Amino acid sequence: MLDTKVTKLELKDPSLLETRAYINGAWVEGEATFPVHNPATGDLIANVTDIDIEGTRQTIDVAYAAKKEWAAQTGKERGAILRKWFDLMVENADDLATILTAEMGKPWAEARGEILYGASFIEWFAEEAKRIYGDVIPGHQRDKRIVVLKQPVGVVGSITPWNFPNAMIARKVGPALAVGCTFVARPATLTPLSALAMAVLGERAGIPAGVLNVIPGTDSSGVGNELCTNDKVAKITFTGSTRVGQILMRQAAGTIKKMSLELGGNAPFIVFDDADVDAAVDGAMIAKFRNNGQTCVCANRIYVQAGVYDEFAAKLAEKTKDLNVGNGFGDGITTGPLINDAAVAKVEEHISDAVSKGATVTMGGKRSDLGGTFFEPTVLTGVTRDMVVAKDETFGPVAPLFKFEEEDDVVAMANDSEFGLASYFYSRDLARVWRVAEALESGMVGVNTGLISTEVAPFGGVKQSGLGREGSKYGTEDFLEMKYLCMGEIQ
Ligand SMILES: NC(=O)C1=CN([C@@H]2O[C@H](COP(=O)(O)OP(=O)(O)OC[C@H]3O[C@@H](n4cnc5c(N)ncnc54)[C@H](OP(=O)(O)O)[C@@H]3O)[C@@H](O)[C@H]2O)C=CC1
Ligand SMILES: O=C(O)[C@H](O)CS(=O)(=O)O
Repeated sequence: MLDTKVTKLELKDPSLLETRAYINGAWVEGEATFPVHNPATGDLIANVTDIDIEGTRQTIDVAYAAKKEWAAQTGKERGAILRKWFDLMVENADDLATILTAEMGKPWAEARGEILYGASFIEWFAEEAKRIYGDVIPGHQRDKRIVVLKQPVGVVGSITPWNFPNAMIARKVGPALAVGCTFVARPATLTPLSALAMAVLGERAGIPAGVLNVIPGTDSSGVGNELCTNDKVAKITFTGSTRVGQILMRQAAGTIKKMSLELGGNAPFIVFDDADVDAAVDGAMIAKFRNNGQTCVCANRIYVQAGVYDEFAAKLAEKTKDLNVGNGFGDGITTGPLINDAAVAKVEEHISDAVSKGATVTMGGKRSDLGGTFFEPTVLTGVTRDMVVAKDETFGPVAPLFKFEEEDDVVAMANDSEFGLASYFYSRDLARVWRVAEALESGMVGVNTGLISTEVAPFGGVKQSGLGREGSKYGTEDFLEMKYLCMGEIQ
């Protein structure tokens, strides 16, 4: 493994590196712990308390006990606490970024960007907390009056992935707490430290005991099953693979839980003849290589119209030379390690399959000389629909270029997937922009941009990419129940 660069994290506030579980406003140290390693070096960062099924059950109980008083607070009161939490996240962004880079590997600047992105959801829902409006409906009879109330669903169980260990929790806990729900967060085993640091700041912001709980651990399936089957949990919110999302849906069916699922993707990225090719190359660099290709909205299939294919392919390969692979704490590093050996194996499998079926590697194509799980940013040309990269999400730094002739054909190819999270295309023909944007089967479409994620818009997918939306003015809906009062005898 690589030489040791990060063994003890240099933090302005070392108390943010918390290794205990946060349950009912207390820091709980269990007998069982599990190691968290730095994927860039293999260094042990910390040993973290391992909460099991029984601990999860107890945590659900305290979240259930806390929900009535938290829901009774006004939106303004809850919003003020969330606003304070946002302020503390921003003030401590450097330390939160250091913890995130250490446990997940992304370059420090990108990690700090994630911290601010995650914080933006807390800020947004601090404001939305005051705007949970109901409705007044004209009575259907002279003596009737009808009022619609919006009320918090109750206890929310949250399961999140390793690739955005701060923002994926923030995107859920923000709306949940804003509307008056209580929250049990189970972060990924690989990256619990960011979630625990968020809880340190949440406690300082004044979140009451039992409202926010963070239960790190290794028994993902056992804890997940408890969250899904415990009838004190009203809702499950999950971000991760479609495979696990399907497991959770089946488990939650027994108690008809509400489900928010942000699942897998396989985003098409289309470049038409009339596009600004240089802009399209810049967009593809972001859409493909952000977070080392480890995002659910990464461009997984790049379709380029025949007239600009060679120009685009050459310019993209040239641009990838600007990517600087290395330890995320290094100066000027743009691309960190892949999360683990399994991720490297999947990338290698996708490349070897494509090459065996006729694709050409024009850039990268193999593990980095740095060793470990570092991998060279890769561009493939001559990619065809029979290759694995056309069907499966690579979740790594591989840009497969497909050539196409006609608009109808590329839209059909783009839609030929069980996934429908994000799509991207570049065109300067306004009529084409509307035709293609309306025809693409995805929850989000980037038009002449490769970066679409923001707290102000409703993030989510269609088909097997998930259920529900996160962020935006729509983001509270999934944490609310609607109830109407029909009042009679109003003479
Ligand atoms: N739509 C979106 O916004 C996003 C989608 N994804 C998708 O997730 C995948 C990559 O992330 P990855 O972490 O590998 O995804 P996984 O689905 O494997 O894991 C996601 C989370 O689910 C937990 N988990 C795993 N198995 C179970 C189970 N049986 N019951 C309950 N929880 C379980 C994991 O815990 P543990 O880590 O402890 O095993 C982790 O916390 C890709 O497919 C990507 O597209 C990722 C991020 C965002
Ligand atoms: O892939 C993910 O985990 C995130 O949803 C990506 S994004 O929100 O930063 O686009």
